[in-house]
Parts: sequence; C-alpha cells; structure tokens
Amino acid sequence: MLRIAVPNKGSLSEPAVAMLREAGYKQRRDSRELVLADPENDAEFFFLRPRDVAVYVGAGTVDAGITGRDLLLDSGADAVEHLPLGFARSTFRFAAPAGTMTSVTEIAGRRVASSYTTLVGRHLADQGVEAAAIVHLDGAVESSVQLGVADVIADVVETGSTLRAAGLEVFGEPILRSEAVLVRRADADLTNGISVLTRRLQGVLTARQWVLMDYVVPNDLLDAAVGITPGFESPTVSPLHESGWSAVRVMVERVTMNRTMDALYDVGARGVLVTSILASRL
Ligand SMILES: Nc1ncnc2c1ncn2[C@@H]1O[C@H](COP(=O)(O)OP(=O)(O)OP(=O)(O)O)[C@@H](O)[C@H]1O
Ligand SMILES: O=P(O)(O)OC[C@H]1O[C@H](OP(=O)(O)OP(=O)(O)O)[C@H](O)[C@@H]1O
Ligand SMILES: [Mg+2]
Repeated sequence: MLRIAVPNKGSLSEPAVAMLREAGYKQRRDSRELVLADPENDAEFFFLRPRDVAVYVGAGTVDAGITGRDLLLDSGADAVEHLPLGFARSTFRFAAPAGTMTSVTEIAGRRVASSYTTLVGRHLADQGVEAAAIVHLDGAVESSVQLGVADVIADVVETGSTLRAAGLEVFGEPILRSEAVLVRRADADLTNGISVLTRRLQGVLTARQWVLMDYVVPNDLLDAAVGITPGFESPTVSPLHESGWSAVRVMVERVTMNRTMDALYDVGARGVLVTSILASRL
C-alpha cells in the first residue's frame, strides 16, 4: 500500500487534489477528511499541513508527498524532490520599503522577518551576510516592517500585489524559484508504487502541456510542414485517399498551438485540428 501525504490547506491543497484525481486516484470531497483509503489503486492518502508533508516523508511514515520546493528546503527533512508538478509557482525574495535597499549585502546588521527562517538563514550564510536577527512569523509577513518587528522581509512572491499594498519592493536576486513538487525519502525504494504514482503524474503533466494536432498537406510541402511540427519524438505521416496529399498527426506544446497553426497554414497545410489529450503514458 502506497502512503501519500497531500496538503490539507493553503495554495497547494486544491491543485494537488485536482492533479491526483486527474491521475485516477480517489480523492476527498470533504475538506475535513484527514485520511482516505483508495484500495483500487492500493494507495492511502493523508491530508496534512503543507509544512509538515516533508517531515512525514523524511521520517518514512509516508512514502511520498506533495509540497512546495520552498517548504521542502526550509524543513531540513530527509526528503528529496522527485518530480516538479508545475503548479503553485512562486519566487522567494527579499523585500524592503520601496527605494531603501538595493543589494543583499545591505541586510547586514538588520532584522529579517520570514516564515522560512531556515531557508533565509542558510541563504544569508552562503552570501556571507550577518543579519541582526531572523524573526520567525507564521504569515502576513509583509506587515512586519510597518509594525516595527523587522527592517526587511523574505517571502513568497507571485504577482507582487501583496508587497505593493504594503509599500514594499523586492531587491537582490531571487533566493529561490518554487513550485509544487512530489517528494520522497532520499533512500526510497523506487521499485514500489512510487514509480506508478510518478508515471501517472507525468501522464497528467504531459496531457496538460501538450495537444494533439492533425492536418493535411500536399506531399511537396510535407517537409516544410513537418519542420514546423517536429513533435515530441516524430510525427505520424499517412497517405490520404486523394493522391498527392498526406495526413500528419503530431504532439504540439499547448502554449505554441495557435502560432503553430498560423505557420502551418502559411506553408500550405489545411484542415488543421487540435484535440486535447485526456491522459498519457509516454
Ligand atoms: N500567492 C501564491 N502563489 C503561488 N504559490 C504560493 C502563493 N502563496 C503560497 N504559495 C506556495 O504555497 C506553499 C505554501 O503553502 P501554504 O499552505 O503556506 O500556502 P498559503 O497559501 O500561504 O497558505 P496559508 O493559508 O496557510 O497562508 C509554498 O510552496 C508557496 O510557495
Ligand atoms: O505576490 P502575491 O500574488 O501577492 O502573492 C504572495 C502572497 O501570497 C501568500 O500569502 P497568503 O495569502 O498565503 O497569506 P500568508 O502570508 O498569511 O501566508 C504569500 O505568503 C504572499 O504573502
Ligand atoms: Mg500563506
């Protein structure tokens, strides 16, 4: 039985549950459920605080879990990133009142507030910068400067609107780029159910990232068209009943789909159709 930890609250929770459901696993319908058995898939899900997921995985009480890369690194747990999952993307950055700081070295002798104090401490040590104090706060870190408990913050930034509302501005290079990740114990046995879970999640990632494109093209223009759509590996080309034409089926990255269709039309391809991929095993 594969035991998997899933965030029960916060930004990671809903997309993690949605992804596991898309991967064919039974998922909870009620946000108060803490444990869910999925006997058909030989799996059991534990809904835990996002910050605790890596701790349980590191302790070996669950086999794998979904958490943020930033939370994993801050936890110091004996767990490693196994597969990036492409959601809850954010950067982790220093910020201070607008116009007051330009570089990380200026943090020396100042107070830094964060919910990720291990991560911040390690980063400052790596940079050889000694802060006056690293103040641990649970959340709403952006308010700490105005309220006088810190001079600088280090926090998760996505759109930057929370920072702006607090009159703060990022400075220095990003400390980290984060996203949701599947984590496992460093010495996990990869021959067990984790490999099935990984393939299923990769299947979802592929289905989200790629589309199937079909088109027809005169044979003399086939090379030009295939040059535009090289595909994941190689396109399937079949002869049409009408001689002199070929049908092409190929995977195309979803974000480039419209540009690709325009380019195909320009070289003479016609009947370009796009279909979503529901699931995949590559
Ligand atoms: N606005 C955001 N955009 C993208 N990712 C975010 C955002 N806020 C937090 N995260 C990510 O979510 C994870 C933090 O989990 P956490 O449960 O603390 O999220 P949260 O949304 O801050 O929840 P809470 O309700 O406890 O404040 C981290 O990996 C972090 O990078
Ligand atoms: O750059 P933005 O798009 O504004 O998003 C970033 C904000 O989102 C999260 O806060 P959350 O709402 O989870 O509150 P918290 O600080 O209490 O965790 C994070 O901690 C930042 O404060
Ligand atoms: Mg938060």
